[in-house]
Amino acid sequence: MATKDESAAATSTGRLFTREELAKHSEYSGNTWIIIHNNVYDVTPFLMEHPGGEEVLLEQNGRDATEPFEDIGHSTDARQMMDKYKMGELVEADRTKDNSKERKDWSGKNSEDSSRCVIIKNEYFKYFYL
Ligand code: HEM
Repeated sequence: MATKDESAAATSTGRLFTREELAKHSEYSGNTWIIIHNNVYDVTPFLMEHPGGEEVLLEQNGRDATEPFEDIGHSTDARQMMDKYKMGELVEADRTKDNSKERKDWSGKNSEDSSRCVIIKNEYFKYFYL
């Protein structure tokens, strides 16, 4: 049966969610759903395993965690692990312009850009641990 509810639509990469739906879900559910780069993850089974601790993930429940996730400078291994917890994506209207590809390019093809990334990362860690 056809539905007008876009959030109920299924895609090849999972279900579609609205930001509002995630925010509401975090109020009543025992699960931890977060948004990273317009993708929606259920990190509930990962809370205890997360090397950064469960608290940081719980704080982001129902929210867009793209910025804190990128600020930490997660490794390629961490990014591969994420696929396991992906439930779907945000509906088109709720998506932000995603620059993950630029941020993820650590290939060193452009050495000037690569060094700038390292400097930014180091500065972040300085602030983060102060
Ligand atoms: C599905 C999502 C996530 C996965 C799979 C993941 C995975 C990981 C992994 C594997 C590490 C070890 C270091 C590395 O390999 O980069 C790590 C560290 C960390 N993560 Fe995450 N993470 C996720 C989301 C987040 C989010 C949303 C935040 C912040 C709000 C966060 C904060 C941290 C912190 C603070 C550390 C410790 C960094 C350090 O001590 O150097 N993570 N994470």
